[in-house]
Amino acid sequence: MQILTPCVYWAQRHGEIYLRVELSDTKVKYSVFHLPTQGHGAKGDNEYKFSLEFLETIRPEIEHKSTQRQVDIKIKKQEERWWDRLTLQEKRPLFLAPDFNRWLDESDAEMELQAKEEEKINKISVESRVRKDPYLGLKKGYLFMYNLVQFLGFAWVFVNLTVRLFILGRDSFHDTFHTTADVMYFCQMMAVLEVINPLLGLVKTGFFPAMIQVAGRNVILFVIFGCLEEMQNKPVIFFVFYLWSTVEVFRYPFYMLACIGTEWKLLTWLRYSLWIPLYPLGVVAEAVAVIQSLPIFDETRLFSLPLPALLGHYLSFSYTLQLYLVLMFLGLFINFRYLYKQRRRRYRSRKRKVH
Ligand SMILES: CCCCCCCCCCCCC[C@@H](O)CC(=O)SCCNC(=O)CCNC(=O)[C@H](O)C(C)(C)COP(=O)(O)OP(=O)(O)OC[C@H]1O[C@@H](n2cnc3c(N)ncnc32)[C@H](O)[C@@H]1OP(=O)(O)O
Repeated sequence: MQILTPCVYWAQRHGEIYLRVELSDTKVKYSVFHLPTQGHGAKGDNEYKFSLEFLETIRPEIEHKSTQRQVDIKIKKQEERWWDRLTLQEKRPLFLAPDFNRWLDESDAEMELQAKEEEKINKISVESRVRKDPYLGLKKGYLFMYNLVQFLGFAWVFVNLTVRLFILGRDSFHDTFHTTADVMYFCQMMAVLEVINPLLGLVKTGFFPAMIQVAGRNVILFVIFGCLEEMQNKPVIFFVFYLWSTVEVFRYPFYMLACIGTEWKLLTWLRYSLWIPLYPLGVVAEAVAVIQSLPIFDETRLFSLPLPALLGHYLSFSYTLQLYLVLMFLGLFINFRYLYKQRRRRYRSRKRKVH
């Protein structure tokens, strides 16, 4: 029997070397650097032998797997680092070639390593969360029901306003409050839970943005619309309720799906995009409502503070509302920035998962 040299293909990762020897029916014997084998190669049954002197030291344990067509060998590097080449000698031996099925350059291998690390960390954190929290099912159940109830409430308002707009046209604007206020009161009272949920650690929502959102809407609903009968037939209520409900009919189903670990791409996109035009429009509509209510508060003296005669008898609530107008635009800025960051975070992390 002749002694021949088989074709050897190689690739590396930071911690390992992979060799693929093109031989079938192989009996492989190892010494650290020499791999004499007997098998069936391109030139038939022969003894095959090759020897490699690696660039750096390797660990003694070598794994190998023979299939009908080849021998796969996995060798661990002593130190986890990238090698410039496989062998100590600079010139590549003729029988050695890159294994393009496994080949990665250094930066690709680093990315593969990072992805593996991230996957490991995610798995550990999901496992530990599931193991640590015995009430997870209860919490998810509560959140699912909360989101379902809110969705049904806002969907009812949205559908009601849309249908009435189609049937009655502009005339429907004046009746918005009388037809939908009860449901809106209910939903916005329930929405206080959105401030409490992050405090209890049930959701990852920022407490402050949720507080701005809920308090801001409730001032408009309960103080401006609820307390002033003169406001209740104004068309502005239609625009405010329509903008609020349009966003919520997408936001709550998005949360419902999140509770059961599901995602619909279009719904996610709508949840993280609709606010871009609707939030400023909502704030403008709310500001119009506040401005329209100022003379009514002056006239009715509702919520005005009594003052000594020297200072002019009373301080109208409209001054508080003028200050509130400034706060509204500050609130818009804070929440707009917050929602923009949430959007970026969502799409950045999804992009990373895709690659
Ligand atoms: C008397 C004092 C008054 C002080 C106030 C003064 C200023 C007032 C100014 C107010 C201006 C308000 C104007 C506003 O009313 C106008 C309008 O609303 S117009 C319509 C457009 N509006 C919107 O689009 C806003 C909609 N609202 C929101 O998006 C939220 O309320 C907000 C808090 C702003 C942001 O939401 P969130 O923090 O929840 O962001 P995410 O959706 O990314 O959620 C974060 C993670 O938590 C999970 N989560 C959150 N809630 C739930 C839930 N209910 N159930 C299940 N899971 C939930 C969510 O899935 C995210 O998890 P993950 O990161 O794993 O995806």
